[in-house]
Amino acid sequence: MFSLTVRDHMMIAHSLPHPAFGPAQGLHGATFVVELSIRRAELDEAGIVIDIGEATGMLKDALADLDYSNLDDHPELTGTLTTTEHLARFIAERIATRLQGGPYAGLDVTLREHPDAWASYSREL
Ligand SMILES: Nc1nc2c(c(=O)[nH]1)N=C([C@H](O)[C@H](O)COP(=O)(O)OP(=O)(O)OP(=O)(O)O)CN2
Repeated sequence: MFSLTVRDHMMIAHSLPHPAFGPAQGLHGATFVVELSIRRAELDEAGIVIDIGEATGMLKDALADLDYSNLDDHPELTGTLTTTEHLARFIAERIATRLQGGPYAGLDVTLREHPDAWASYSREL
């Protein structure tokens, strides 16, 4: 299995109103580094999984309305605790809708909350 990975980042505000969290229950900011990996069993005739520019554009599109926003106000995230894990799945599902029906086997989205902590969501296509 081959994979191709691209990276971007987003600056967001959000709160995590659950007793599992401490100060993060209140509104605070975070910058997430977001990585997208696209998997494919066989390369195309150009010898690639997907063009890097195309993958970078897909990731940028998926982050566009999240970047510089307050996720507490995002209509598609109402009622969702916007943990790193949930955000990884949310972004992955957005990109999956664009990749479905193509030659790809799956994708993985990883959000790095800081250099020592990250969460991922993986799904098949
Ligand atoms: N599995 C996850 N754990 C935590 C997440 C997450 O998204 N997934 N997020 C946070 C907070 O966003 C932040 O990193 C820390 O918030 P804080 O209020 O300080 O949370 P804690 O009190 O639980 O802090 P500790 O890191 O446990 O000291 C936290 N965890």
